[in-house]
Amino acid sequence: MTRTVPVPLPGRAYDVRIGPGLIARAGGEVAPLLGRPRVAILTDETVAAHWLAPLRAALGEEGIEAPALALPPGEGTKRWAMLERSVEWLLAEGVERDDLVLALGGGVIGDLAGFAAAVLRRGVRFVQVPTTLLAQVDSSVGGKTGINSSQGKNLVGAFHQPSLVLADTGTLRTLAPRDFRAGYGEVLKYGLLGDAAFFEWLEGAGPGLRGDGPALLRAVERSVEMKAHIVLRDEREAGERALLNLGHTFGHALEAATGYSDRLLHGEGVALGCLLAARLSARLGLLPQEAPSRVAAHLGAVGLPTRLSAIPGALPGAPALLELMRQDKKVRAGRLRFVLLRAIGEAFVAENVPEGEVLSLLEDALAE
Ligand SMILES: NC(=O)c1ccc[n+]([C@@H]2O[C@H](COP(=O)([O-])OP(=O)(O)OC[C@H]3O[C@@H](n4cnc5c(N)ncnc54)[C@H](O)[C@@H]3O)[C@@H](O)[C@H]2O)c1
Ligand SMILES: O=C(O)C(=O)C[C@@H](O)[C@H](O)[C@H](O)COP(=O)(O)O
Ligand SMILES: [Zn+2]
Repeated sequence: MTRTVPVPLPGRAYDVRIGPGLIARAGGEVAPLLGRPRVAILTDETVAAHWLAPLRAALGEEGIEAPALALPPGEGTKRWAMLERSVEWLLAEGVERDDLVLALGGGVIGDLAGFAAAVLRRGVRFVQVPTTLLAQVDSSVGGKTGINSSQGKNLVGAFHQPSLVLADTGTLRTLAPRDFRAGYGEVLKYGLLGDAAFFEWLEGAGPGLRGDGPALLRAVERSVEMKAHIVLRDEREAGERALLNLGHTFGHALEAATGYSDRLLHGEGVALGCLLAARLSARLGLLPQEAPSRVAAHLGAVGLPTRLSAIPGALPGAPALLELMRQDKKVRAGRLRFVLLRAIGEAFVAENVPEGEVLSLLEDALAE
């Protein structure tokens, strides 16, 4: 039942293993990477309560010692203070240059632990053990690591590829339904950006994905395959990798506007952002007019938000949201760039999108 997607980057090739029961086999998977039988685990308190003991038991079977630091759960943990805490803990644990850091958790822990590993002693290796749908389909692969700044999302970080990814799909059974749905926002992103047949398949399989092991495996594997394919050609986001940012220019601004709180989860912001990107594409005459309704129908079918009014509490106005978008890493020479759609399954990076169109799109969306 385990699938392996290779990520053969020159000099730092690694495998992404996907399937149930991988945590129970973690000792055997990790042991060949170790110089001495020791890994340092970074996780969050919620994940630790469910999965730290089984992971440690599996590592223990191979004689691997595994001290752990459990941080508070949630997006608020992706910040300077937690990076400092993690790095100081790793140093106090005596983690050496040839040791391994293991990230056990969702995208928050993966991004933070990966960044801590990137800067610790100028770079130690790390393994991703993603435990959310979002982390299994997206954040554990491709080497983007980092934290948020008070100026915006993921503004401080490093490209640092993991040495191995163990995506145990069995861990998703303890995930809260809302977190599962949010992770699905990144899954549908893959269909929209580059695989119309996958999107069409998701329209059928998406609503029942959680209870369907083979379909879940296919969704994770296809997403990882697509991501690996893009990252291999453009690791540092000089071009094509920006397509993985579909929905994120809007989504990240909404996350900033809601204070990185549980008013809006990252995957929910991405889902809303994909819908807004589809609408912007249609407004600019680049995408057939009926396509955004198809995206909205699918979001609704899987229980993801389709309107900004689904976000609890007040949102700033359209000009303030546009200002938040200016921190986007795709900005060049002060100009926003958007990932737009030509068709469902075909994204591209658009330069010179008239800001007036973006403002009026946001005004309409805020009024819905
Ligand atoms: N580096 C990348 O390429 C990349 C890609 C996509 C997203 N991200 C980042 O990922 C983050 C979002 O990740 P996320 O959605 O996984 O959020 P998360 O890490 O906050 O996890 C969501 C919640 O689920 C809980 N949880 C995790 N695994 C669990 C399990 N198996 N059982 C029960 N509870 C569990 C966590 O404690 C948390 O409360 C954002 O910061 C986003 O920017 C990074
Ligand atoms: O891997 C990538 O590249 C992505 O863009 C994946 C995104 O889902 C992810 O949220 C990423 O962290 C966004 O990167 P950012 O540089 O736009 O903050
Ligand atoms: Zn994302």
